[in-house]
Amino acid sequence: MSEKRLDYLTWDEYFMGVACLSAQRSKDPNTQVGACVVNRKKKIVGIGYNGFPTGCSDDELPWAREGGTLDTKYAYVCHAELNAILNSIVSDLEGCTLYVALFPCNECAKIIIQSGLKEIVYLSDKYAETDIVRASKTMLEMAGVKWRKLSGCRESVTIRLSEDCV
Ligand SMILES: Nc1ccn([C@H]2C[C@H](O)[C@@H](COP(=O)(O)O)O2)c(=O)n1
Ligand SMILES: [Zn+2]
Repeated sequence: MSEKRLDYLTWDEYFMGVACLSAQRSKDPNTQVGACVVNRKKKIVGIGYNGFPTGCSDDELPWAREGGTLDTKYAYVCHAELNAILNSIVSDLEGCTLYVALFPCNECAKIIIQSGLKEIVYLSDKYAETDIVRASKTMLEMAGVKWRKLSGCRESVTIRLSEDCV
């Protein structure tokens, strides 16, 4: 048999798969988010996941969701989108697409817009009813950044890490 394989990943599945693999690095006990920035030539130029800033201990800062401002993760965590953009290997992200597991918040929307990204592809919009996401969509729409939910693709991708994986 020397026919071309037909069940290879689509571009969308590939880039979202990379974003989701990156999410597995997150220490957040409740929501792990990964993001992947892709340029017009379909090259990955940045990857990130949600976590505390470099040098800020995962074991000392809080992972709680509730409590005073200083006692929850929200005051400290860097979102996956921020990290993917900051981790970018190129300085100009004009026209790039962001693949991200969870729809961006308002703060990330600002960064996405200012970085020149043109499209967001996401899996979940579980916080759609919050003002944070409403504000995000207002700004993204005004700035001409498109978004689409990834659909019609395979539900899962298996990655094997054993010697006989090839
Ligand atoms: N688009 C987003 C939204 C959220 N995050 C991060 C921020 C937190 O670490 C976590 C959300 O936690 P939850 O409130 O669901 O317990 O996800 C992000 O990286 N990107
Ligand atoms: Zn955010």
